[in-house]
Amino acid sequence: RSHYRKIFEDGTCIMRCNYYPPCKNPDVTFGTGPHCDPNSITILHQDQVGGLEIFTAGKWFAVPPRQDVFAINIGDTFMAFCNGRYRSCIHRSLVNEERERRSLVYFVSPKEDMVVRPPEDLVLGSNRVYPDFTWSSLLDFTNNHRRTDLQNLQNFFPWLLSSQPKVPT
Ligand SMILES: O=C(O)CCC(=O)C(=O)O
Ligand SMILES: [Fe+2]
Repeated sequence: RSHYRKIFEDGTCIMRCNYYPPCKNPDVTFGTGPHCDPNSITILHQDQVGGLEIFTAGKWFAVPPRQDVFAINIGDTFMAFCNGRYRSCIHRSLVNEERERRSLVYFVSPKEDMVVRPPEDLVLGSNRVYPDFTWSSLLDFTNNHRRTDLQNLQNFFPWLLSSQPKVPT
């Protein structure tokens, strides 16, 4: 626990307010398309309209809106911090034909230059699932090179390796 507490000291958290106007074609339109959050942990509150869905066991499930509930979501960076033990969750949000919808999302992230690496006692006896990377490089990837989707990490590592300056031998 102290390891994880240290990781988020001086972190670079951001809050996003999402606004989804009513949409006449909710069957063919997403508010937010299916994606995994690239950051570490997401704390989300949605209004009473509802629309957040998560994908698990091969199906989409609605997260019922409740005023007194925050949805806590694991993102890709936390999945790497815990060597894949907890998985980031694919989610999306639907739009509503009649009503506008709002959600408030707090993205918890470490400092940008933090090297994302699981604590050694979590890796003991097993292999590292992901190589080291910095949060800023994953942020650069998802902001500037490829829109965040279901396969963030799978697409990120080949990009990271190919974009690293080659060390002359
Ligand atoms: O509006 C929602 O319920 C989901 C928003 C979301 O997934 C995001 O902002 O990353
Ligand atoms: Fe999200």
